[in-house]
Amino acid sequence: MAQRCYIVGNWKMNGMRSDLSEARAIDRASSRLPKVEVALAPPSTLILAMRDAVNHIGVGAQNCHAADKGAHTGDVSANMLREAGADFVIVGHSERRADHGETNEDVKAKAESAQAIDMGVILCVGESEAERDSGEAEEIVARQLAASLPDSCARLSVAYEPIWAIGTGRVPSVQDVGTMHKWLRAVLVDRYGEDGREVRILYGGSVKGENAAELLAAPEVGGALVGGASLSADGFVPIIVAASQLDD
Ligand SMILES: O=C[C@H](O)COP(=O)(O)O
Repeated sequence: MAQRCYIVGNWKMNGMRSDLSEARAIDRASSRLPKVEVALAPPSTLILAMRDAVNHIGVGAQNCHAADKGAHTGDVSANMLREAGADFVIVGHSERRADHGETNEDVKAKAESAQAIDMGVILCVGESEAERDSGEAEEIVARQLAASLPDSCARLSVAYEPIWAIGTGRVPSVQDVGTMHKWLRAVLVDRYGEDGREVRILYGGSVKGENAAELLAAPEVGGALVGGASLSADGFVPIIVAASQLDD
């Protein structure tokens, strides 16, 4: 059976309890658009409250530590996030790779710690502007993905997010998105065999209601990872609607 389009909102370091009204509105809209799988990843402080506030959408975390527990001040394990109500975790976002020096090996270990307790994983990869300008973005991102992949593709999604497109309003051409996603599909099939065809590859980077339909229709695009536009129902619901109108 074909998988549903997967639209995930990453709230990054945004969101207080008063913002749960947006999550509720997104949840209500999603209940009327069952063709689309929708999820939000709020800051960890809001996971429990958001889980209680919504009924139709997934709730996830934006990062986890690779260990189950231990002397890691300020960190949170996948187990803890699951107990708080997270069903999946985003790993390897470029902001974490940049702000916290996370390596491909770290990302792989985090993904495996979540999979070990049957949580979903969204593994992010993407090139910098200089890497795009070098003309070798596909080779670079394919290598990054190959080095970050967990041993199993259970409940795995990949998000392709060109760093230069995040929060900038700039997006790659639909053709460039399709070309990159085909490269990433090849990496997944090389690693996991036919199971690699079932891994959804999301596009992320300045997705809005206005450009969602064409980006989601590009080859091998199985959904979107959305930052800024996911913070409000007014921004996010049009993206979900666009996904619901894609041809089967
Ligand atoms: O995780 C989401 C991405 O970094 C995209 O963020 P953006 O939609 O604000 O460009």
